[in-house]
Amino acid sequence: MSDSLEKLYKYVEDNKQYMIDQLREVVAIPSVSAESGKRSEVIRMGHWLRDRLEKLGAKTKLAELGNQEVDGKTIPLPPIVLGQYGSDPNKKTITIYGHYDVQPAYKSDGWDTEPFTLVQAEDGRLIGRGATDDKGPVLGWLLCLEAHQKLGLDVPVNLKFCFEGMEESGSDGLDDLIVREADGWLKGTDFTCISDDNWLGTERPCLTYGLRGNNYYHIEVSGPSADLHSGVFGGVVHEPMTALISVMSKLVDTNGKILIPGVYDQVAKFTQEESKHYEGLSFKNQDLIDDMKFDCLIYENETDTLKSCWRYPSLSLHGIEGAFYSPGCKTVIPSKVIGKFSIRTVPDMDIDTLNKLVTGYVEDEFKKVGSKCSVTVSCIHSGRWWYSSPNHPNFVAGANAMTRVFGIAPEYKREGGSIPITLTFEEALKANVLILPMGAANDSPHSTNEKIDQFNFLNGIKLFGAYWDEISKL
Ligand SMILES: NCC(=O)N[C@@H](Cc1c[nH]cn1)C(=O)O
Ligand SMILES: [Zn+2]
Ligand SMILES: [Zn+2]
Repeated sequence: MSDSLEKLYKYVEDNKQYMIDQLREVVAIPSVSAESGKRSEVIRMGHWLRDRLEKLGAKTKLAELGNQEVDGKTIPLPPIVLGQYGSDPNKKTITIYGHYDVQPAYKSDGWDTEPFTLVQAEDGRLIGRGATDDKGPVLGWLLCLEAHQKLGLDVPVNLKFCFEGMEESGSDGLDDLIVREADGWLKGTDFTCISDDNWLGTERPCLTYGLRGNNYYHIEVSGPSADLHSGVFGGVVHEPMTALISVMSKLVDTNGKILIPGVYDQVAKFTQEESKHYEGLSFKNQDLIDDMKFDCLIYENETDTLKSCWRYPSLSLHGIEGAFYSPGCKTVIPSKVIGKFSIRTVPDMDIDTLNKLVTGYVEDEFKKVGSKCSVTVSCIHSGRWWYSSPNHPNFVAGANAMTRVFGIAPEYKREGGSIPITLTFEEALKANVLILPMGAANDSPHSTNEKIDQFNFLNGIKLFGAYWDEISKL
């Protein structure tokens, strides 16, 4: 191992409590992009990152993206935080992307502890919203840079940072910004790296070479001008909720099969070559069952589970706005309801074609219901799928770095989730993108009791340093 890396590894171990306390500080900022009332916190988090980058000697820019309309209110979009550290023409340049917004979280959702107060558990878990998705990794890059400086080590690459605050809510404005900055702030990028994902298991590190996309839809069904008394109007009127539930029940069956005709026609055929990618993986169905503490898996064997998650589309029903969901019994007929669902997309699905299929199908099914209520279907946001080759030098650098830090070569996986901006980075910067996960498979991103293990967080910081070193040798 090189002297510099040895020093870095020791520094991380010697300063682990400081690094965990830094994570505590960022988790404490409830930067939830999906809740308009928390927008100022998202912006505060963006400013925190900008200030931190400046303290580290990086040049920074806050790219403002204008406003957003939410529920009839105009609120500012959080800025993209751009940073640049080093501009040595003899060094390779890496653009690092991450997001500083998080999913909503309330203790009442079922958390064991306050979601925005980091808890350092005895078993090594660092529990808090954003710990793994994506504050731990974003902070990890900065801590790695800081460690180099404190140790007086040369940073062997030039770094560009691009941190957004709307990833969990459709990445508004980011596509345009990257295209705009491809010849500006992000010019000269040789490689892009994203650490916004988790390992396939809990023991072995992995690299990710594919992501699903996501199209998010609303079905709005409107009826009378105000909510109605079900004793007076029940059985007398066409109810918006009845029509909506009827339509939503026709989108997907209980085994996860999407019922919208034509959707599977766009999916790339499974090849013999591809089947090799499913061999020898550490994944076990039982890991998911343990994670969920419940067995509701559709497939009996591991390959079918992974194929379904990685290379086939899925449709999930998320909720109904306007529906009564509180405890107790309310006897009201809601006047307007909005059904929410999303479709995870895969190669070779096309967003516009999918939108046409979905809209046409929902409208046809709504007609069949024969309701006097009205319906509108809209695609609220969409992010493209991404599929890459794990043989690219960027992946080789990532694999070597993982082997050096963990003493074991990584496995290769695709991801059922989405990082909507990945393909845009690849196309606009004309540079390969590596997804370098930090957290373990059981971190529960988006769920209750989200955590990152101290082991993954600290070794992740070492990994980032090893990756810079590997890139510098290319
Ligand atoms: N860590 C990546 C992640 O959680 N991505 C989100 C992004 C998204 C897609 N549609 C809405 N948000 C995910 O849900 O996969
Ligand atoms: Zn994320
Ligand atoms: Zn997320």
